[in-house]
Amino acid sequence: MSRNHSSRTSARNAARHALSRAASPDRRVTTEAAHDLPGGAHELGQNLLVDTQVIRRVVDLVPDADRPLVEWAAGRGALTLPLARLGRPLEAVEIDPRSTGRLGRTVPGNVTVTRDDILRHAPPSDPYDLVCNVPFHLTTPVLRRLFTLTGWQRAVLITQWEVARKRAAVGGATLLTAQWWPWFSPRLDRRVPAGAFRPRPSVDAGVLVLDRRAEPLLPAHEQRRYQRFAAAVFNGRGRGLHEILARHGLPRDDVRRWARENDVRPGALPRELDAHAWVGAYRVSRR
Ligand SMILES: C[S@@+](CC[C@H](N)C(=O)[O-])C[C@H]1O[C@@H](n2cnc3c(N)ncnc32)[C@H](O)[C@@H]1O
Repeated sequence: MSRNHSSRTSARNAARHALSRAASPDRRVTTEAAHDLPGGAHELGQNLLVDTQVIRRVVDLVPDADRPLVEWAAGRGALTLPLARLGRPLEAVEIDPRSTGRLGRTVPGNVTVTRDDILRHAPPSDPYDLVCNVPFHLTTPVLRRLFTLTGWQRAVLITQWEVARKRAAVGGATLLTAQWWPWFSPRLDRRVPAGAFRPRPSVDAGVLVLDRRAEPLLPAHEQRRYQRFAAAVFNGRGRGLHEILARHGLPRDDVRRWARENDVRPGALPRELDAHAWVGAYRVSRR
């Protein structure tokens, strides 16, 4: 980690500690925003991880890199404490003061516990890795938020099984995945049975790994235009991609060449495309 980075981090932490001294009896707990008691365990999606194999797997998926970690939705620390043993600066964010109070008393010195809403928490802009056992009711807003944040390099997420599959484009991609694919690569790591949590949720979960591409398939300034294109094609009318793209104004010969190069059959649907095929189609549209 650069000196610059560590001095910024310690400045940030110092500010947080100052806040925490005012707000909490435990010096490691920082309150970023004044929340009332936020709700019951069910409302907060408090399905806590209890399966040690899954916990170990999540920790193993954190890349071996010299950068801080952020954990969203830390709960009572099922992941926080094993992550802390990696010895990297770790900020654990949780909204429930009952959990942050408890966590603040047990974490080692490299961990800062922040009481905040993960939909508003401002993580570092410098590179870091993120872990989150996502409260199920917040899955889509958390994913949307993640894609707009610039600092994280890898996000290891636990989500509902169907969401993890869809976001990793297993059995077909969603529009959200297609729209961010040039900048992130998603991967489904494994299924996590409902019995790995207490209380037990009604559905299984999955471990989803998102990596920021070191070399994006498109430059950042093309993002909006590309995302509009992806939405128009995804929701476009036609019996398959050839027809949809032709209706979108792409020359038929170019579409045929693109389809050959990307192994796309004429009747294929937008959800069947991979990241390279999406970018290829977008490039044809820009010619
Ligand atoms: C699925 S549990 C995960 C807890 C812990 N990481 C684990 O794996 O056992 C989700 C956690 O997110 C917390 N939470 C719910 N909504 C939140 C929000 N908006 N901001 C921060 N934490 C939230 C809940 O209180 C709960 O502790």
